[in-house]
Amino acid sequence: MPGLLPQAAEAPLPPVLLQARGLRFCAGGRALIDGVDLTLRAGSRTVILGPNGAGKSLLLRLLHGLIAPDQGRVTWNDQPLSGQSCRDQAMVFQRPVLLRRSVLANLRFALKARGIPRADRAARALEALDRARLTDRARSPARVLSGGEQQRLALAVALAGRPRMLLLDEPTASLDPASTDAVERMMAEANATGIATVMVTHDAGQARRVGDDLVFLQDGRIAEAGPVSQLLDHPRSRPLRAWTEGRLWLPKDGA
Ligand SMILES: Nc1ncnc2c1ncn2[C@@H]1O[C@H](COP(=O)(O)OP(=O)(O)OP(=O)(O)O)[C@@H](O)[C@H]1O
Repeated sequence: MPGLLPQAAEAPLPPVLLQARGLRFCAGGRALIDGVDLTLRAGSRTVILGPNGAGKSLLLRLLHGLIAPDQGRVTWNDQPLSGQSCRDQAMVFQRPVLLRRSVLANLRFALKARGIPRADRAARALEALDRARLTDRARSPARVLSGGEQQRLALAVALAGRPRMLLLDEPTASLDPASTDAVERMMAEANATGIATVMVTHDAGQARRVGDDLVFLQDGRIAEAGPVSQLLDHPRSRPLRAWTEGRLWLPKDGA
């Protein structure tokens, strides 16, 4: 009977890793990011959606400390972003950023750059190769890999430093379904070890697969934010509604 059963104790929320408050970034006399507040917790899975030019990439770069806001602040574990917090985060771009060296050398370089002791690097590199299903390509030059393999390597490089948060800017935008699936599996494996993921995507199906929380950005502002299924099933703003229905939304149609 309702009310008579003992209430299950609510699980405590995971700790807050990253917080953005009142972020504003201007260029060319325009606010490209404006009034953005975000709270990202350990192990969370967030997707950022929005039209072209909404400011999704800028927002990721602000969260990662690659650019500084004109107003507002980003904190990591309640502290301002620093070299250490940036090492605790890793970023993956739409076009994989790799060295013109072998697959293994890319991983070894990343591990060295993260300050991993030499004695641990070989085992960590092999582990990363296995994670990316690239063990048999270890000696191949990274540039001869297919687009999907390169993105798996970029993800393995990002994960090799054991970050606590992974920021991904449309990593599967130019990949086919099989390669997209491989990247999403790597993300799921990372999430399973407690790594938080924040991914920019234009794909509603992908948003449901890889996200629990959704941030819909429009003109540099958060138009809607909440659980992915709730926002996609009951979108409030016209652009998000058009997008979930597979219709084209044009800025002249209004919010
Ligand atoms: N460093 C910069 N200086 C000036 N303007 C910039 C800078 N970086 C981005 N912009 C502008 O800010 C706006 C947002 O760019 P951003 O790349 O973040 O959009 P986006 O939502 O990621 O778009 P897309 O979906 O097309 O990748 C664009 O109008 C872009 O031209």
